[in-house]
Amino acid sequence: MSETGEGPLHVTRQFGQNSIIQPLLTDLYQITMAYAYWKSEKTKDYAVFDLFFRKNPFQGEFTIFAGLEECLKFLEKFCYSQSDIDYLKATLPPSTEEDFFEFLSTLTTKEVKLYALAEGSVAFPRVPMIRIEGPLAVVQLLETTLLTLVNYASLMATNAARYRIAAGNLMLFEFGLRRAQGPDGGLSASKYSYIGGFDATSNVLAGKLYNIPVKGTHAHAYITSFNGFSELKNTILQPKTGGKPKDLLKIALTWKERLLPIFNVISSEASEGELAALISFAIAFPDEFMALVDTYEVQRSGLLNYCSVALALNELGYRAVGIRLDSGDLSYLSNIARHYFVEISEKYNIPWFEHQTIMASNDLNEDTIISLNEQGHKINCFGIGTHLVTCQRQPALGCVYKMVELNHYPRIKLSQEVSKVTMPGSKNVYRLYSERGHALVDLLQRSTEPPPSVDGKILCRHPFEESKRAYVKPSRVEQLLELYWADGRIIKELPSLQEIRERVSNSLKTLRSDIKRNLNPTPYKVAVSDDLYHFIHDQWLKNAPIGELF
Ligand SMILES: Nc1ncnc2c1ncn2[C@@H]1O[C@H](COP(=O)(O)OP(=O)(O)OP(=O)(O)O)[C@@H](O)[C@H]1O
Ligand SMILES: O=P(O)(O)OC[C@H]1O[C@H](OP(=O)(O)OP(=O)(O)O)[C@H](O)[C@@H]1O
Ligand SMILES: O=C(O)c1cccnc1
Ligand SMILES: [Mg+2]
Repeated sequence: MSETGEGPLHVTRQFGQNSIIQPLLTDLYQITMAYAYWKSEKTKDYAVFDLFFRKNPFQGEFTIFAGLEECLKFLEKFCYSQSDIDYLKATLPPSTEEDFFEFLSTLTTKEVKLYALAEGSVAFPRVPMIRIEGPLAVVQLLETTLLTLVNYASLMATNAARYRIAAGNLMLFEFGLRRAQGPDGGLSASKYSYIGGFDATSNVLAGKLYNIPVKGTHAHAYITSFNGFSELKNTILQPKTGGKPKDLLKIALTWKERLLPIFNVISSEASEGELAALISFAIAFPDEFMALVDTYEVQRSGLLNYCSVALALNELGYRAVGIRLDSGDLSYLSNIARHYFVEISEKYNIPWFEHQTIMASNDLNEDTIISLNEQGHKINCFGIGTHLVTCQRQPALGCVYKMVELNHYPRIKLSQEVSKVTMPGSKNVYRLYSERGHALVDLLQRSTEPPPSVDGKILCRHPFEESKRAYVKPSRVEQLLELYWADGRIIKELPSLQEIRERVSNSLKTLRSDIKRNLNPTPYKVAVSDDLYHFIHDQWLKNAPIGELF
């Protein structure tokens, strides 16, 4: 039971959010730093942090920002319970002063302000997805939790969006729960792959919690659970439009005899157990009959048996839905399956028969889908699990959370690697669009600068390479960071999952196709204003120690 004594559902999801998302879901060092800040009387210093990543995942040139709603709900709930305090008392060194725990127990996010990109927008390296400001101790304590909420969500949404680009208009089902990084990973995978453009999930709890369409077929076990017709307890089905119930098995067997010459097989080549299983499934779901056809042999057994049952259902007024292929050469087998669907459709004048769904699954990934498209196939729907939910091609997005300002003075983190030097100061971000509606560049400016104006000639500079600069005359300027959290509450209406999903699709449409392509995509430009350029370099020089040569 939860602390509030509510039922089991509330243990798993409170306010639509996982109840494990709480202040102690963090790294110990956040709490030890908070103690040290407290001892140094720095807890109320005014801090600004940027949450951003340095490199797009999957060797791509775009990322989808996701996880914002969960971050805001975390801020809403942020509060150390008595049991949290008791645990910390027992965990921190005995020298930790009692008053610190008193301080912790009073902490809230009331004085915090959180600015963010809209959830579902495309995002690029170094551009803050979130800018958060407020009392140092609190804002520091939020670091790890915010990162864990944004990193996987954004990675997953990006992965799904890439599969969506590869699959074009074909249906995409997420089948990954069994392979996900644990139950919470599985739920997040279902949620964020839907945002990224998947059509449905097999994950029933995700369907219930997030209102995502749930879909599925059956496993090989269902087929192998039948040996023969003698195991069928019921073969009778009522025709869809009423009338006398008929023996579906008998009708299917008649059709099977007629189909043998079309499939060029002899009756004994097709598995009787498989046909029995298909009859049984069709009786359970006559209007949604979808069958796995690769358990024994696709052409000689699975397809023949499936078509026999689908034609028998047709006689009773039902339209079968289609097949799933889960092994073998998916391009070749889908072409064969469609060939038979078309031939039967024409021979028996059943127009819908040729359009039945052909679903493919089995270790699919973005590259397999691209390759299948190149080869030519007749698949309408992909069921994807392992590679999607584990983000096998790149298992983590490297979002970081860096202090950029303290008490209105800039802070910079230097690094041997130029790309790791942070951009100091509180910044605003603008996306500049071309006349044709394409995003041209994301421009970072100091928060104190006025926004760039449409039709103005704006100097956009590479943050670190002096000679790289260009003038841009935007047709539209979009301010990317908006205030979502202030005065202890969410101050903007949050979009539904469906709206976030639409934003992903619309936001991707603003990117030129060369930025989105799978192989060697063109990098999108992220620039800084002239003012910010000089500010960064001044700060860099001020903070880089001058060495001495001996
Ligand atoms: N036409 C195709 N082009 C490229 N990849 C394909 C094609 N058809 C299938 N694949 C992929 O090839 C791999 C085949 O997997 P694997 O070698 O394990 O064979 P299988 O078909 O699963 O065999 P089994 O019958 O033993 O289950 C899968 O990852 C699948 O997605
Ligand atoms: O391949 P994925 O992308 O992870 O998609 C989900 C897989 O899960 C199911 O079977 P499972 O893999 O459990 O068993 P199977 O390989 O023996 O079919 C399904 O048949 C797919 O093959
Ligand atoms: O419904 C399916 O076909 C399914 C569900 C989960 C995993 N593999 C397949
Ligand atoms: Mg498998």
